[in-house]
Amino acid sequence: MLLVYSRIRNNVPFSLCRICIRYNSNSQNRWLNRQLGDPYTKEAKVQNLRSRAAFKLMQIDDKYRLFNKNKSNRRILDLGYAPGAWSQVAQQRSSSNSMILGVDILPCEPPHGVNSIQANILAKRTHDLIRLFYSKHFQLNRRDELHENHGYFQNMLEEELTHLKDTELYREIFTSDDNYDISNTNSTLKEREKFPVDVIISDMYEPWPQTTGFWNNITNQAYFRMANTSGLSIRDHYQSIDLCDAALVTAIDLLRPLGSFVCKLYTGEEENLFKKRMEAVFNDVHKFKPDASRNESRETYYIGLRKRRNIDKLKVFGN
Ligand SMILES: C[S@@+](CC[C@H](N)C(=O)[O-])C[C@H]1O[C@@H](n2cnc3c(N)ncnc32)[C@H](O)[C@@H]1O
Repeated sequence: MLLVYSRIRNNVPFSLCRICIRYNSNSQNRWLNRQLGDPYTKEAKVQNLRSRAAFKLMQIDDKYRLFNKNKSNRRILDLGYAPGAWSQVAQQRSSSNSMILGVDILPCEPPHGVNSIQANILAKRTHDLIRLFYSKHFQLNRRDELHENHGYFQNMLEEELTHLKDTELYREIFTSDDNYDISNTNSTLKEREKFPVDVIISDMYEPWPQTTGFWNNITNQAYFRMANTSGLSIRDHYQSIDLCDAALVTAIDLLRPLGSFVCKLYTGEEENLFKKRMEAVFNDVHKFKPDASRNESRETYYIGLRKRRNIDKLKVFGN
C-alpha cells in the first residue's frame, strides 16, 4: 500500500495525494481505534444490533416519534437498509403485525421480521416492486430452488409482471388492497391504495464493496451513481443530495398523506435547496443531528412530518 501511495505521490498533484491518505495503514488504525473505543459500537454488540447506526435512529425516534407500538399494520420502508440496524429499530419499535420492507442495492440477509428487495431506488421499477409488495403481501426471501437461482422476486416477477403489459390488469394488481385497517389513519381507502407506506426512513450511503450477487436484473447498473463517501466533502455532498432527492421522490410517490420521513444528508451548499423541497412536501420539517452521529461527520438528518396532500412533483423540483 505504501508503495502504491508513494508512486501516486510522485505522479499526481499533491491535492490528489491527499485522497490516498485515507487508505494508508495509519488511517486504518485510526479508524479501528475509534471503532474499538466507541461506546455506541460496543453497545450495538451488546444489544445484538447490526451497527451503531441503530442509535441514531433511536435518538431521532425518541424526539420525533416516527414509530408507534400501539398502531397496528404499519408499513415502513427502509431505503438503503443494509446491514439492517435501522430495520431492527423499526421492527422493535412498531407493532408486531407491521410490514417492514428494506431496499438496498447490495445483497443482504434482512433481520428477523423484515422483508427485503435488492434493488436500486433510482429505478422506477423499484417503486413498482415496493407497491406490489405492500398491495399483495408477496412472500419474500423464500428458501427454495427458484429463489436461490433467481433471487427474491423472480417468481413473483414471472407470475405478475408478465401481465403488466395489459393496462387493466396492471391497475387491478396495484389497486387490490387487503385487510388494512383504515381506522388507524385519516387516509381514505383510495388514498391508501395510491400511497401504501406510513413511514420512510433513508440512510442511503457508504455501501461496502459488493463481490457477488450481480445476477439480479432488478439491480440495474449496480455501482452506477451509488454513493461511496470519498473524503472529498463536495463530492460526498452532491452524491448525498442525489440520494436524498431519490428518497424524497419515493416519499412523494408512495408515502401516505400525513406520513413521516427521515433522510440522511451530508451537508453542503445545496442543503437549503433540499430543505425547501422538503418544505414543499411536508408540513413540518426539522434538521437534527443525534448524539450518536460523530461530531466530525458532516452527516445530518432531515425529518419530514405530516406529508402534504396533492403534491406537484415538478413544482417541488422545479426551483
Ligand atoms: C450507511 S448504509 C445504511 C445503514 C443502515 N441504515 C443500517 O442501519 O444498517 C447505506 C446503504 O445505502 C445503500 N445504497 C446506496 N445507494 C443506493 C441506491 N441507489 N439504492 C438502494 N440502496 C442504496 C448502500 O448499499 C448501503 O448499504
